[in-house]
Amino acid sequence: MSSQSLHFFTPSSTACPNITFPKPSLPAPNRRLAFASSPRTFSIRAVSESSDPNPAPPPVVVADNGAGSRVVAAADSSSIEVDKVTEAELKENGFRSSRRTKLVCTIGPATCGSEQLEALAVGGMNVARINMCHGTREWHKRVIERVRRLNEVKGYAVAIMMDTEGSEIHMGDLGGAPSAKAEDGEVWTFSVRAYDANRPERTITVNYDGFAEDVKVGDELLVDGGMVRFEVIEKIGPDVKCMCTDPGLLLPRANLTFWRDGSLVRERNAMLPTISSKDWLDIDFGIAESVDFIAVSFVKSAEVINHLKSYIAARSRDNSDISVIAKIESIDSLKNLEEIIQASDGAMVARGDLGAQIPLEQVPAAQQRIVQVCRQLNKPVIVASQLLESMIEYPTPTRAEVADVSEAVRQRSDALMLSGESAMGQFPDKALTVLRSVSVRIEKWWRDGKHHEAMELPAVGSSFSDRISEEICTSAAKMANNLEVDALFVYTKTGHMASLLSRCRPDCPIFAFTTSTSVRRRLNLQWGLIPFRLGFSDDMESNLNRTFSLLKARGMIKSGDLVIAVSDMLQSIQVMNVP
Ligand SMILES: Nc1ncnc2c1ncn2[C@@H]1O[C@H](COP(=O)(O)OP(=O)(O)OP(=O)(O)O)[C@@H](O)[C@H]1O
Ligand SMILES: CC(=O)C(=O)O
Ligand SMILES: [K+]
Ligand SMILES: [Mg+2]
Repeated sequence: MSSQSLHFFTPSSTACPNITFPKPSLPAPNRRLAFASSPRTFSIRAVSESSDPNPAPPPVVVADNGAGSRVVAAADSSSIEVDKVTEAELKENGFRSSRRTKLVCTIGPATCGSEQLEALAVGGMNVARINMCHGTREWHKRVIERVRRLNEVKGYAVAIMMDTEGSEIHMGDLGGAPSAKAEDGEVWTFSVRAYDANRPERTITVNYDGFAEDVKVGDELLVDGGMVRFEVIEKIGPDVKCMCTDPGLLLPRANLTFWRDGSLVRERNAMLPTISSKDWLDIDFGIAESVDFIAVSFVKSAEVINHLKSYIAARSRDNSDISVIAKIESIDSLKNLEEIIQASDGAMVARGDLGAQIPLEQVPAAQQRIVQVCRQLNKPVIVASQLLESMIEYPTPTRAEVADVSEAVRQRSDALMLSGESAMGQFPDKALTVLRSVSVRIEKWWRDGKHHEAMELPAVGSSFSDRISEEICTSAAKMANNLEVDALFVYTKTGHMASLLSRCRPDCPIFAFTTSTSVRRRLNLQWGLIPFRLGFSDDMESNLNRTFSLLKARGMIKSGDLVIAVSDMLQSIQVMNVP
């Protein structure tokens, strides 16, 4: 017989009279009352037969001083921490209308100052992304410091994502110019030579030494997936002469691909390592700065993810685990999609480069597939690039952009990302507002219309205990929808149970209580989760009572709210009204 079984606990005499449950016919020793003192409480638990019948010690409030050491403090209303912006949003709009889709903003020259960062935090930025393709490490370090300071001083909970450069072929900078215009019929030189100050006009440097050998006369050269196109007309040593066939704006360090007879050419550059030597230095920098996420560009296989994860595990300080996000932006990453996502802690649909590697009309189907695989494997997924591209220059989005954002929200991706719109655009705050309002609107439409999808969520855990957690979360989410509860509560040390609830995309928000600051920040990326930091014990009754009083004191919940609580210590489901 297995060591764990699902127990129906007898409702207390004060349990909700409107809900009747089958009388359990379990042997007497396993029957326990769940919260005889709290009204309208009912609990279903999977209890280990060897579980300790003695009550757990009272809860301890733990404060994390950020450097990994822990301080025990007295319980007061400040001993629960939640993002200030989410708190205000909950109080203002109520549980139902709080936003479920998370927002990532790329930080660049337009948004690197403290005031601009704070405006983004107030506007709903959950994660700040720094792109190591651009800027110096010192520049990025200052951005990280500013975000951390805002979190500490102003009570935000913005997580940091570092995105690697990767070693795909790209142009160098433009000798300091912000952009350069290529006109139809002009001949430009692409060269692997290193120029000092005297770079000839219409000359672009290329980062990949084998460039001139790999390309052939007649190849089509695409800048940024086709924003500008050239045809290779002549090769002279390290210089490749190209004629512009589709004019446009060249941006510093833009990605380059070349095509022959309608297909992407993968020559020796296919052998370039996913993580270059410069990337490893950036990763060391990210570990030293304790970033929350490292997004790996141009992932080709699960191997590189596994390698990076063990590298991080060996080097990072305990207590500050870093999540590894696989960027899906190449043909190889689509080929090995399932195993890459399985190995990663999350994925990004990096549509910018993906659209340069596969025909554009295939990108929407790829996005749909990546989002679906991520949700099935319980990994957070970010939809990125060109969501609101026109807002780099204009204060309102196009109708088509709004439709695109809506589609990503409708697919229930965990997060949406701004790139140039927030990094160097003229209207970063307005772009964020568009993402926020479209998300809230589409989520509401989906809930009100009861558009519950029939996505199959396969078992992801391997152990029996993990399977129980999954079943509990799936059932709790379903109960939450059917009973129209106000919120799901989850007490989770690692965040795993919270992500399992998030995966079900329930109608109500999920309050995720966790003891560690870094887990709390990482949960920021996941759909529908409102992460709180709170010290708690294995005694659920006391955890709940304390949480209720702390949240009531802050005006975040009120008597009578209906809540379903689950926990990864006790593997239980409890339904109750806030006393
Ligand atoms: N730290 C930075 N410093 C200067 N410009 C930046 C910075 N970060 C982003 N940008 C600008 O914003 C644009 C969009 O940012 P984004 O992060 O999407 O980069 P990208 O070059 O398109 O590459 P990737 O494929 O890695 O996303 C960049 O092309 C660049 O012009
Ligand atoms: C985000 C990114 O790297 C891309 O879209 O290519
Ligand atoms: K990058
Ligand atoms: Mg990219």
